[in-house]
Amino acid sequence: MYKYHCLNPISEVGLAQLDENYVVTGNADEADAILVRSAKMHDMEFSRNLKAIARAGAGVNNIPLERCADEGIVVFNTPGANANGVKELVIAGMLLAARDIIGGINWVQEYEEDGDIAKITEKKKKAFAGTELQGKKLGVIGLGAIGVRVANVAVHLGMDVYGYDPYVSVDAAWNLSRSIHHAKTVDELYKECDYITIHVPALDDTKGMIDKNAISLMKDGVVILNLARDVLVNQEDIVDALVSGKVRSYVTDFPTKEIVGVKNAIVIPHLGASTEESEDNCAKMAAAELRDFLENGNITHSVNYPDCNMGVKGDGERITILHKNIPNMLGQFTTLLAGENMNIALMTNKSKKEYAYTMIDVDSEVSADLEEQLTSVDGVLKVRVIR
Ligand SMILES: NC(=O)C1=CN([C@@H]2O[C@H](COP(=O)(O)OP(=O)(O)OC[C@H]3O[C@@H](n4cnc5c(N)ncnc54)[C@H](O)[C@@H]3O)[C@@H](O)[C@H]2O)C=CC1
Ligand SMILES: O=C(O)CCC(=O)C(=O)O
Repeated sequence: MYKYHCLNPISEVGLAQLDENYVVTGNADEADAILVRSAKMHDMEFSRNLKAIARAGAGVNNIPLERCADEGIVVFNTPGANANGVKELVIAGMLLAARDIIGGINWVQEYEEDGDIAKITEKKKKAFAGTELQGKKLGVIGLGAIGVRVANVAVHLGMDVYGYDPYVSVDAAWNLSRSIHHAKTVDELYKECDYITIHVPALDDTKGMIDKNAISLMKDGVVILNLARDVLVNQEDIVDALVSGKVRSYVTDFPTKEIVGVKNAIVIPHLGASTEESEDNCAKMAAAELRDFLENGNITHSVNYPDCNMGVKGDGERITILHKNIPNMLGQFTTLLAGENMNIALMTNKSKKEYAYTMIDVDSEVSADLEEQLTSVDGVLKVRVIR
């Protein structure tokens, strides 16, 4: 029986996949796995029993990835599972910036009781007129699951689209419409585009990437959209640019004390992934990843350990070892198994940066003593025997 804990509400459709072998617990300390959306986990202490954290979503900047890796906790996310939800909100954001739809709707509500509203409307509506998206240039920074979808749909809206992503994956490149211009530098995109939307993770080299220097390269009256993370855009600099009129509108999914209430800032309360479909997709993928890891030891879509798959566990026992990616680990494991006269039926080892994972199927029972010896090997972070 495995225990899981939810730090945020997780869609029931996903949790339903955790069958009778799973039970929810309100106590994170006794959980084998944690499911989370945006709850901040940096200050949490993790119990030795915790084996995995699944982020039902894409961004993992709320989780201390390296500390988890050092404590032998595998962190998963759900790539692409909420990308369509975010894409649709980006398009809505562009439309809200192009015309004063929000101002117009608010104005109508003020006249709720007025019998002459139809007549006044025709007189006043010019105050809320705007422009169309067709024919405008859109720059997409980050061509991952969301960026590619935004770029492709913008092409269908008649926009001239520029994409910038120095690390674009082969899959993403295949999915990208051929009519999208490849910006070789982000500065080129800044200089060309009327609308700029950012879809990169919050990393050391992306935090604050849209600052006063970047904005100074952009066209006067540019619209910037940030449905990725607040920290990607320097808050003081964007406020200054809105006040001066250099930036016509800033659409963001991240309310901060600096941006809320600033004229021409369209601030959404982090709703990008808040659709039934995205919530279900993320929860289903997260639950499937956790099950496969807890029951078979397989790792899919981890952000701090390598992906590794030996299929469904058979009748024999499976040893899984999370360890540092340093020389002679496999030699030490196989020597310890040989010392117990154990036959290895199947073995896989994968590494990712400083961390590695070894899975070993054996034909006989793993003793507590062998488990202890494997755990004591220098560089081993966690050993688990799936029986
Ligand atoms: N508002 C919301 O509710 C949501 C926000 N997000 C945010 O959006 C981000 C992107 O999500 P996905 O597209 O699903 O992730 P993804 O991992 O599929 O794509 C990210 C892309 O950014 C690119 N990239 C990384 N560093 C870059 C740089 N310096 N310059 C240009 N490109 C760079 C990567 O190569 C990758 O192609 C997430 O990390 C998350 O922070 C994601 C989902 C929901
Ligand atoms: O779970 C959510 O609502 C937030 C989604 C998000 O920001 C992400 O997936 O990165």
